[in-house]
Amino acid sequence: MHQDNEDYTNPPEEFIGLSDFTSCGSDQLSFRAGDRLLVHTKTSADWWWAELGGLCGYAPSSYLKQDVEDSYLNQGVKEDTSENTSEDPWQDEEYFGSYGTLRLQLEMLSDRARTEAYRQVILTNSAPLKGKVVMDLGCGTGVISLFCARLAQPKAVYAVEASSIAEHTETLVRQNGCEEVVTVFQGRAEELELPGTVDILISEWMGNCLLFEFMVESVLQARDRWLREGGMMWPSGASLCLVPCQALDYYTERMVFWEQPYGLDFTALQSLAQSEFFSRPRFSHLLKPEDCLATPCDVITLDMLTLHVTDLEKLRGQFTFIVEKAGTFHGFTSWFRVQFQSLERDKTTLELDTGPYSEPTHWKQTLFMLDGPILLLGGETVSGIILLHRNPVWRRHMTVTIQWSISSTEETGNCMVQSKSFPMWR
Ligand SMILES: N=C(N)NCC[C@H]1O[C@@H](n2cnc3c(N)ncnc32)[C@H](O)[C@@H]1O
Repeated sequence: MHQDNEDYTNPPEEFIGLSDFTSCGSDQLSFRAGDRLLVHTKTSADWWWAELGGLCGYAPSSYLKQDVEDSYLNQGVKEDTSENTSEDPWQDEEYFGSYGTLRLQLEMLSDRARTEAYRQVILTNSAPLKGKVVMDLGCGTGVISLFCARLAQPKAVYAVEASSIAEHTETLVRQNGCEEVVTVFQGRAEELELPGTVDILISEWMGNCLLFEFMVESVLQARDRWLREGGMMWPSGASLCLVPCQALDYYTERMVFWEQPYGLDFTALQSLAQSEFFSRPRFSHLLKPEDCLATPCDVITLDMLTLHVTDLEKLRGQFTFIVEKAGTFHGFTSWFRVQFQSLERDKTTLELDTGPYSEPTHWKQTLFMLDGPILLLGGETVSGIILLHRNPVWRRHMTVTIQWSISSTEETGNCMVQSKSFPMWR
């Protein structure tokens, strides 16, 4: 934290804190919802240099909103703001618009590991599915609902889909002779009226880094409203996994590249490269098993029967990795696993693992790059915490903060704690 009375060139702008923010590093500024901060410099898209009560530090821009009322007052302009529609914090138009295209539906359907995992769940539970009522939330083209109707004998399947693809799903249900069992409901699950409660709520809701898109909130709300007492959630559980890793190819192509392109020295661009390429997570990163520097671990585990929507605001996990081989620590990679508990007691739980040791899926993995590589000899301990802070304004987004320290057997002194926050994406 800095005490700073430096005179700034541009007049500061007043912003309001939309949610509490607790500093995760010495140069960040803590504030509470409703605090009025003076933003002196918008140093980057995500972090602004601000002042509050004589203290200065970096504040996350996604936690700040200009007080429209005040800004109009300052300019002496009093426009009628009634026609100003504030952007939808769920960005549903853009979100469901994208799922109305075949491109995304094709990507998910073409993901054999993903789709086959759900087919196996239905197949192995076909006997106990007989006579049951199933809700398929976010059914898309209805593939899971059709698996239910074709591979088992449920009493009814409610196929719920908010995007325009639902208009075609009806046709697919008829063309596959499932119209007696499967009913398509077009609309948001939170707003629909269903004929009644369900025995099983099945959904493929997982996003990058497990939670991005936060469709999981819709699943929990549907659970609380439509799943009968003792009903089954599929997936029944979910785990976020993490590992310290090498990422030499990515580091070389995005950072080393500037050292001598065509014999020229472009190293002056490397700080910009770090900000542009390493300040956010990298989706669809394919981690090679040999680039894992330790045994991966589950850092966050969710029980889909007991998880509450409010738990999603802030999720925290701990980790301790023993570095198993010498290598370069470029960053952390995350992925998820989801479990499908059997409908029959003491039968095996099935699992979809999207990690580097399993068949690749369309999610691949998510890479969090450190600001700079760290050489490791092997034998060190990398320990710390991971925080998933849901964006208080943009409800499908979150910021992932990783705090870590590296200690080695030789080094007895207290090791320095590092911290880095990655907006995903706002
Ligand atoms: N990350 C994912 N698995 N995304 C799958 C999302 C699928 O579920 C649909 N979907 C997402 N949220 C909802 C909701 N609240 N209600 C109905 N359909 C939804 C979306 O249109 C898409 O077809």
